[in-house]
Amino acid sequence: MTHYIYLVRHGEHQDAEHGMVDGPLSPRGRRQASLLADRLSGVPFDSVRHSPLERAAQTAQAVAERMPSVSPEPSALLFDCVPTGMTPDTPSAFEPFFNSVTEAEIDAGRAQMSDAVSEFLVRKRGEVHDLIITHNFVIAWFVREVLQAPEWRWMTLNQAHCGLTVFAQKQGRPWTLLSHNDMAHLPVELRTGLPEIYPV
Ligand SMILES: O=C(O)[C@@H](CO)OP(=O)(O)O
Repeated sequence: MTHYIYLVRHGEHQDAEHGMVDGPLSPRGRRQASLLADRLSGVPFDSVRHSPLERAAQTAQAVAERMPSVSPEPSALLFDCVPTGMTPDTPSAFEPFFNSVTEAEIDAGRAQMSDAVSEFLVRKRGEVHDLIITHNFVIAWFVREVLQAPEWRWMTLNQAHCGLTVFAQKQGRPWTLLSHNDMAHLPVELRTGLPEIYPV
C-alpha cells in the first residue's frame, strides 16, 4: 500500500509578463492544463487540493472536468510564498530577489510552509493518490523537505508550468521523490516557466 502525492505547478497565467500577481490562465496555460488532465486521467485521486489563486484554481478545474468524481478544494496553505530568506550558503545570484522580499513576508512564508508540510506530507493509510496544484516555490520547498536538503536549496529548484512531480511513501518508509518536473505530456512549445539561465 503506497501513498502518492502528485505536485503540479499551475498553468501559465495570462498577465505574468505584466507583473500581475494573479490572473486567469493564458491560452497556452489552458492547453497545458488540458494536457495535464489527459496525463492524469487514469489516476484514481482521493483528493485534489489547490492554491486559492485563480491560475491554480483553473488548472484544478481542468483536471476535475476530466474526472467527475473529484472535487477540487482550495487551501490557503498552498498560496504562493517565500519560505526562507537569504542565508550564507545561498548563491549570491539570488541576492537581488531576496532584497525585494520583506522580513514579514519571509516569516509568514516560513510559518505557512511549516503548516503545509504538517498537513500534506503526512502518511495516510492504504493506497492513496493526492493531487496538489500550487506554485513554484511551494513545490520547491516540498521537494527540499522530502530530500532533507538544507533549507536554502529550495531556491535552486524549479518546476515548469504543469510539470509533474511525484512523491511516494510506503508504510514505515520515508517519502521518496519518484519524479521531478516531468514534462512528457507537454510539447516543447508548452514547456514554459523555467529560468532562461539557472543561477548557481
Ligand atoms: O512567481 C513565481 O515565479 C512563482 C513563485 O512560486 O510563482 P508561480 O508558480 O505562481 O509562478
